[in-house]
Amino acid sequence: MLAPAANPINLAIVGTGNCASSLVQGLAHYGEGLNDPIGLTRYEMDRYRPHDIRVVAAWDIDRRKVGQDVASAIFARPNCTTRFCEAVADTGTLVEMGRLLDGVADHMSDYPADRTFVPAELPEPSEDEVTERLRDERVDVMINYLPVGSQQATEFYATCALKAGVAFVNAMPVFIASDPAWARRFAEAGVPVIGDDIKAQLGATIVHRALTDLFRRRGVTLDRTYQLNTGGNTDFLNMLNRTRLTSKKISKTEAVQSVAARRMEDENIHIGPSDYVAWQNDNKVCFLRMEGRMFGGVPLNLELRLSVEDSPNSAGVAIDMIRCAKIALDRGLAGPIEPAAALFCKHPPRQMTDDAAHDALEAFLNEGAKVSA
Ligand SMILES: O=P(O)(O)OC[C@H]1O[C@@H](O)[C@H](O)[C@@H](O)[C@@H]1O
Repeated sequence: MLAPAANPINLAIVGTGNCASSLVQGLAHYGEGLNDPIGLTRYEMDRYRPHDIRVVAAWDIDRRKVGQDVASAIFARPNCTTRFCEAVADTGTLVEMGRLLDGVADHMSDYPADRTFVPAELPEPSEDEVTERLRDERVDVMINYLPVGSQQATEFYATCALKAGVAFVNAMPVFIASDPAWARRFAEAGVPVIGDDIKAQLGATIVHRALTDLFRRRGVTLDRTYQLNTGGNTDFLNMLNRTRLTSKKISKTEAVQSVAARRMEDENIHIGPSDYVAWQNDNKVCFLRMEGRMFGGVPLNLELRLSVEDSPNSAGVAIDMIRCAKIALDRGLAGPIEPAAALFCKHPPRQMTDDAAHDALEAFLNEGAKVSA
């Protein structure tokens, strides 16, 4: 069991898949005494360090995870991400049976069990029961890691967070923070929300955005572009079901469109998950092409291939989102926390360039320093 944190942030995790695995491994890796500068934008944010985050509640619907300590559940199949931290101590928190709703893609039953979900077939909790658990465990922040396309299940957990006064971090592409009606509900309830759809540390989106911004700044017109992504984790398997993809495509496409000098016609911008390749496991490969015109209207094109382990690529960003959500709670802020959303998410309520979002977050964090000085 871990030593008590100086400034604890009590975290609830919805969905103990690969992203949760990297997050929980990261909390152990960057634990007390290991002030490792590699991979974090900052070790301390306000007064919070990564290991101040304590997982005090977790939900999943897979038989191999429900009932296990979170520290074991994160290594259970179908999780397949890299194990970068061998010593993940028990958290003392058991994964509980969650609410299914649309949280699993139907076609997954066609694939081998070690690649897909195995339903726990246990009674599902009601809204009141989840809300009560959040209150009982004094949860500060809930992070949503449900699969792409889980509209109803995301709304279920967001409602529980609202009722319990728990800040909501939405790492996946169902629109909550960026949906005006949901944003209003959080603002009226006095609860902060950060979302939607996490932007990985050095992932396809941030690289594509940075290059699109570079074209703009250098006066190069971007005429057409694609971003093709392949991977072999359950996220990619789930996304073979194209009907689950609507909001994901909007999120990823707008993230790039919003920094371009001029809007490209839909037919000239193609961004999406492109295929599931089982043996890639959690390795995600992005193939990017950009075609434009420079001085004198002379054409140019750029091609890039990015290969990353998908889940650790988002975990440091998740740590920052969780810390910002707690800082917002401490300051009595409610509704969408815009600087954090713009920097950390693909589909924030208001898009900014990444430079502007970086400066806005610095200003947000410095405001607190002024208040406490
Ligand atoms: O690489 P990008 O485009 O920033 O996307 C990263 C993240 O996008 C999310 O939608 C996925 O669920 C994560 O697994 C992934 O890490």
